[in-house]
Amino acid sequence: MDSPRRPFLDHSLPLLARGYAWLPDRMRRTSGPFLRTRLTGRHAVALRGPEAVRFVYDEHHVRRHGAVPEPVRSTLFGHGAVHTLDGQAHRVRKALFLSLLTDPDGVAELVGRTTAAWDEAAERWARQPRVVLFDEASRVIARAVCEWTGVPLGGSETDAVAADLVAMVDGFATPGPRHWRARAARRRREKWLAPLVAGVRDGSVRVPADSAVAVVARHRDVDGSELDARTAAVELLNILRPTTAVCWFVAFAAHALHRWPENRGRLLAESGQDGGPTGGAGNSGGPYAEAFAHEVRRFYPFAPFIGGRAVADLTWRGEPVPAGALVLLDLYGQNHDAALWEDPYSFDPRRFLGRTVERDELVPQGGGSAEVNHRCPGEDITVALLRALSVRLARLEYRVPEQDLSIPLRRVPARPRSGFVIAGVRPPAG
Ligand code: HEM
Repeated sequence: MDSPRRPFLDHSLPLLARGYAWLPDRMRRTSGPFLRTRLTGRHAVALRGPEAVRFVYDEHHVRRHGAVPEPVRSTLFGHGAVHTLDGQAHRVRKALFLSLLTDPDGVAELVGRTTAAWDEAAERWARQPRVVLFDEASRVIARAVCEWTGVPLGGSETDAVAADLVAMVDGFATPGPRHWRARAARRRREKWLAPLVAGVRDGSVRVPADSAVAVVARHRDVDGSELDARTAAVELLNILRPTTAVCWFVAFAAHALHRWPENRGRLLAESGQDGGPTGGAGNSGGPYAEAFAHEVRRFYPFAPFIGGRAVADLTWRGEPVPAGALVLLDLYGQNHDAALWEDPYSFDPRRFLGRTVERDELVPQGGGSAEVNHRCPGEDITVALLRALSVRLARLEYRVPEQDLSIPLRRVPARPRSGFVIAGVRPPAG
């Protein structure tokens, strides 16, 4: 293992070249769940496991300020976003998200709007020779989440907005054209939303008082001030963009149903579509749909790791972590760690049946507490959408024509190369 005192090689290029496999592969060659390396010229350490989650999410150890690279702020998160705040400033901004994203009635309403948009789209898919599921799911979800947040969206705008929201995610971790598309998409959408916030504030635009647009426009930060219109746009995009990104998981869910078709039968049995008992599971499925959603989030590659900066000279299990070092939590590696998951590279939702998922074990959307730490506040929404859309997918009749379904781990974020093409769609009767 590299010593903290010995100079060691910068691994930014191998990381870009190897994507999701880089960190788990390098960790496999170390004696414990710890790796010392150098990234973008900085001393960096990477950890994983529930104990590591608690270490990394402790603000006495690791903070976010100055840790998020400019290319990520200018594409994925936005400048001044909640992701980049610490301490009380973070807590106050985070409360805004939690109030909007974790209310069960609100989540159910978003699911209802999304499944209605899906059913309408499925009628159209039936008239087309083939459709790319990833693209279609992004449009369905973008339309629903814009309606839900109170962002006015003309019918003809949906495709362009969905494409921009996807582009911001797709291009955050790569140099080249995908990255420039992501930057342009962010600039365009901040310019689109900032005047909407200004209009809600001066009364020239009317939106429901409890909509996300209105709540963000009214929000006061820790110093008592309103968000400037651009930061408000950034935070609205921090709802629209990741919700639309659930299309990644929808494409992965379709991939899983295709590769392991027994899952389709189990989802249908539970939702009452095979003539079996529903057990009250209905449209969003029951325990199996929930387990399936968790397994899709665990198994497939999406967020590779999160990171911050060590605020002091620290020690992790005897390993020195110097102040200022980049501290990474290996999310993808932890979700495939044989110490936590039996047979981690097999897709088996049953691993989640009849057991409680510990807070810091399953970490596709970060660890720790959503209230206090940076853990994703959109997990309820992600799981609820994924459950409902997986049941919808299981009920839909379609063919999977010849195509490239490989999911290269070099590409961050990964996705099936073809986008998952389906043909001969027949929506379920009734
Ligand atoms: C599509 C699936 C999603 C994935 C894979 C995902 C993943 C993540 C991850 C890894 C983090 C960072 C955790 C950390 O820094 O410690 C995060 C934070 C965040 N996510 Fe998600 N997320 C998803 C969906 C959502 C949804 C649906 C929303 C909102 C509707 C959302 C809103 C946010 C926000 C606002 C943060 C920043 C939280 C903070 O800094 O305190 N995400 N997400």
